[in-house]
Amino acid sequence: MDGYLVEQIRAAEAHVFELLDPDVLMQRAAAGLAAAILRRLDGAYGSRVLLVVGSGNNGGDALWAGVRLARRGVVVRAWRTGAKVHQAGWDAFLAAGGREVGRDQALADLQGWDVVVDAVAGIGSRPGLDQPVADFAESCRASGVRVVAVDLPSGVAPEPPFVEAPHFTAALTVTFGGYKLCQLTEPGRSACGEIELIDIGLDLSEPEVYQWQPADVAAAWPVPSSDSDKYSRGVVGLDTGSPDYPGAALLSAAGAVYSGAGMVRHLGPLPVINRVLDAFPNVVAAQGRVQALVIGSGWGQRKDTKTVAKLMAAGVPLVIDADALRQLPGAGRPTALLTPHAGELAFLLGVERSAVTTDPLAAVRQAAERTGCTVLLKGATQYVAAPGVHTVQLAVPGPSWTAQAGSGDVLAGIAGTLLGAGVRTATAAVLAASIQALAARATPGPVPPQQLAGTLPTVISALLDAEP
Ligand SMILES: NC(=O)C1=CN([C@@H]2O[C@H](COP(=O)(O)OP(=O)(O)OC[C@H]3O[C@@H](n4cnc5c(N)ncnc54)[C@H](O)[C@@H]3O)[C@@H](O)[C@H]2O)[C@@H](O)CC1
Repeated sequence: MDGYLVEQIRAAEAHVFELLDPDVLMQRAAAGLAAAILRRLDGAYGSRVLLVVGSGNNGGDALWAGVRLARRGVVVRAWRTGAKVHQAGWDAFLAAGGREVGRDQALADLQGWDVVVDAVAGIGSRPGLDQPVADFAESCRASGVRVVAVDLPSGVAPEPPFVEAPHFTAALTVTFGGYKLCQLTEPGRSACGEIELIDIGLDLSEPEVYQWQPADVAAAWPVPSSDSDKYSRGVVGLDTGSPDYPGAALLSAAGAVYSGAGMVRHLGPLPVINRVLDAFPNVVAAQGRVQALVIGSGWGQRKDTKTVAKLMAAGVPLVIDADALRQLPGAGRPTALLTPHAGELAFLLGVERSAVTTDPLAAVRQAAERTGCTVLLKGATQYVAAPGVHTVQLAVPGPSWTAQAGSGDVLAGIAGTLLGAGVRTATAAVLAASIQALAARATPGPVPPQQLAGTLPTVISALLDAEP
């Protein structure tokens, strides 16, 4: 799933307008919207649909969809929220038997609508809603009436910067031409509900983001072959944990072991290694060659501050997590993966945390360019940026239960296994974040990270067995 900026959508639309009547795209959008609504109605005839119509073309889409619904016997009413309305759409709507209602009637009948269509604004949406509309949107949310958003839920900004403001919350968003960034990334994604993309014939350029699907993860996951051995599958070194934070060593080992490393060497301090070996007798303590190295998880304050610079200068693929992020040298390389959360990324960039959370896409790109490393920004949406690569990749999303201490340590271990198996750095980052999200989807709830890590083998095999 590719995600685009508004300016890319508008440029593609302008290109079509050079060839076709401008009305053609709106009719394609309206036809797709009407069909999506009809599929969700329990019979068209006599069903009741309310259109909440703003002043732009987004409202026009809804009105023309209303025409199609009215012709199928649906009772369609429209509340005009602005001073203006798409005039041709409005005239056709009235001619097809649609009728105007005021805000009070729209609200009084709330439980009586089978669908409320939010067409206040689409890609022209500024964040937030005027008070009467905001109150209506909140009443819809509280009542549980089915809201279908046209292109995007009004009040949500189509792309970053994201600000907190009143908006509609939809059960379904019917979007046109291409996905917008707010549909693929939080906080907008949760407001969209299910998303249906209608092809209106736009020819779009290089996407801003690529959203991975479970089938993509299955296709890219490294699977051993008949001639594989522990060395060819990849030896992962873990220099993780410390006497103060031994748990991080255990959790990174769990991530590496349960995601399928050929061999795991633990290279941390001695008392920590012993605890790891007690829990995972398959882990090796002896020094030796590794195909990837995970560092930083649970280090605490290490006295030696040169470790990261030395390892960066060596060629081995690296996962640089947690405390090691504070020791980054000036020059990095794309085969080193940084795994910050928003606070750590803010530290790396020397900005406030809020600058990262309002525009995570810009922040993760900036971090990749500035450090020269591949960057996985962890959080509700997980972004992967690589230096010199425009499109940012988004991991498969999962429930927020993984927002807990220890999840990052497991994730670092999984990423280490994938790098050790020879997977490209950015792909390894997306796969690691995605498989953890898929594990949390499969076992939702307050599951501790060590237990969730233990489900990885089942989740991976189910994914590989699934039909594409
Ligand atoms: N450009 C085109 O030809 C096409 C556009 N389409 C539809 O048109 C939309 C874009 O149309 P427009 O460029 O007219 O812009 P919109 O209709 O998305 O929004 C602009 C209008 O809404 C008002 N507005 C913006 N934010 C608001 C808010 N938060 N609360 C209340 N009012 C708000 C603005 O004052 C302006 O009048 C798309 O999202 C899509 O739904 C589709 O018909 C496909 C073709």
